[in-house]
Amino acid sequence: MQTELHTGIDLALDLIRQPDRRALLDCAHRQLCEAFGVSRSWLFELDASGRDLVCPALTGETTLACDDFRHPMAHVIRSDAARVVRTADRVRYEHPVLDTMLDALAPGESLWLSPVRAEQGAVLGVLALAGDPGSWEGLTGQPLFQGFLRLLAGHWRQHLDRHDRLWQQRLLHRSLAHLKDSELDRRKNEQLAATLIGHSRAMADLRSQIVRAAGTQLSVLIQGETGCGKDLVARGLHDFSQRADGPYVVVNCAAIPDSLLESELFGHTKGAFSGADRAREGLLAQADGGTLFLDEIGDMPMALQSKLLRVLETQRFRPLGGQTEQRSDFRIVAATHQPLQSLIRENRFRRDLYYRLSQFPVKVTPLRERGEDLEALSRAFITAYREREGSGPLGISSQALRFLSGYRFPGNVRELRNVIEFACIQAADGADVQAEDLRLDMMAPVPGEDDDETGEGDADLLCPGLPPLHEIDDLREAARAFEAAIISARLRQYQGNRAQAAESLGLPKRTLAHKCQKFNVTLEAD
Ligand SMILES: Nc1ncnc2c1ncn2[C@@H]1O[C@H](COP(=O)(O)OP(=O)(O)OP(=O)(O)O)[C@@H](O)[C@H]1O
Repeated sequence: MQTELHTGIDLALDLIRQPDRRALLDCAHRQLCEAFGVSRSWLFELDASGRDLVCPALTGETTLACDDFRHPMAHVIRSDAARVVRTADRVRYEHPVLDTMLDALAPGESLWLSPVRAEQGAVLGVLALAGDPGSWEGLTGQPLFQGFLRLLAGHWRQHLDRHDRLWQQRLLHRSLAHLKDSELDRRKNEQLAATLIGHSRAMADLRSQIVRAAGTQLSVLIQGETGCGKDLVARGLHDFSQRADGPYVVVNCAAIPDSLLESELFGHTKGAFSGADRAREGLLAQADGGTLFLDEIGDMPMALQSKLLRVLETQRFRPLGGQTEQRSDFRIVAATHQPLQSLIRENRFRRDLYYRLSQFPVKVTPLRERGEDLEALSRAFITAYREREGSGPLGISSQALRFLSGYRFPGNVRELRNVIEFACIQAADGADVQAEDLRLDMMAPVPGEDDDETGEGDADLLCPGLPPLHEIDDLREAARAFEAAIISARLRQYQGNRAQAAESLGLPKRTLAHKCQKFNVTLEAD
């Protein structure tokens, strides 16, 4: 009895001296082997969710689900009772963690599994012992063992509570950091809204995506129709990234002849080919530390696509005629208005390159699908005009805006900017741009340019710039727009020949000239 008391006090002192949970559990393992004669022990701890058990020694980073009855620990938790598992029981269960435990048993040994409870009744986990005690009840029924278990559970609970407080503090820190990040992102979004204008949901989403993508090193593929703002998106990705102070190198793959594109990108040594009278650094090298923007990537020749893929994977390249490889650390952003998926099907674009480029895909919505942006964009272009020219209109009338909203803008924002800039020239200084200032013939789609194959836009093709019929609230204005659209289309049909256009419309030439002046329709013969 004396010895037992002595041993008990030693064990207790040893346990309560441990500074943290890990040390406490290690100490418990030690004592179980040394004082109670078990050959091995494991402690499975219930995680904060209460749904999983973790035993770093056995599961590493992974967890054991409490409702996965392929392992006996789940049965112990559910039944809240101890159980013995022998090697022969392996067939009843089917779990790699149990297999590992059973494999560790010496011949004749078995496992004793028991829930561990704190005094308040909360289950903390499962204790697993391996050994050959003859009878597990004999060992685990001892008062010393039970006292040890109670002390272990009590201290385990205390360390968990302390850990919980730390955990809560850490969570608080994390949420504060998150709040700070969100505030930073909000400010970046605001800054971006000054160049990438538009109040629509689509534009707000686009700006958030840019800010998010800019914070990563992922390759970004920007897809969208011509003139919808892909260049601006690429610039934003660079400006808001950590590489903002590095170079921003733009390559328009469609603008450079195939034969020159490779040497433009890779550079060349002196004498690498006829005409290479001096060495030239390529754009890949120039982009080191910054962003390489490959515009119109769909136009890149197949052979060069393979070489580009290799560069992206190794960040290494060899200039034409060069013997040694160079390294360049750039972030790639690519853009295209072409449907790359179709190009892949037609074997004109490499699938592997597509996947490599589109680690972060970004789609820019065409202007016709975000009519809410027309006003902000128009006003921004008018302001820019005024600032540049020193005079011009101050705003735009609601009729003119309605006028614009009836048009499909196949050339997207670029087309809108041209229309507004021209209207600024027509409008009176200090006044608002009026519907009649919008030169309709500039807005008529060139055949083949409008990629709408649904026929939905037919009304607009007949009369560009005219608002939908149910929205017309000024008949005189609408009639003028209609007349102007017909005259404009007819003039285009006759390449600006007013005599032919007038004749085809049953008008005297002078009347047509008068209407052209009134409606600002000015398409002349070449
Ligand atoms: N959201 C926007 N806010 C302000 N300006 C815009 C916006 N979108 C586009 N623009 C302007 O429209 C014009 C065309 O934009 P941009 O060159 O970025 O289009 P793109 O999609 O790259 O065209 P392309 O396919 O022809 O290369 C530019 O003058 C650009 O500044």
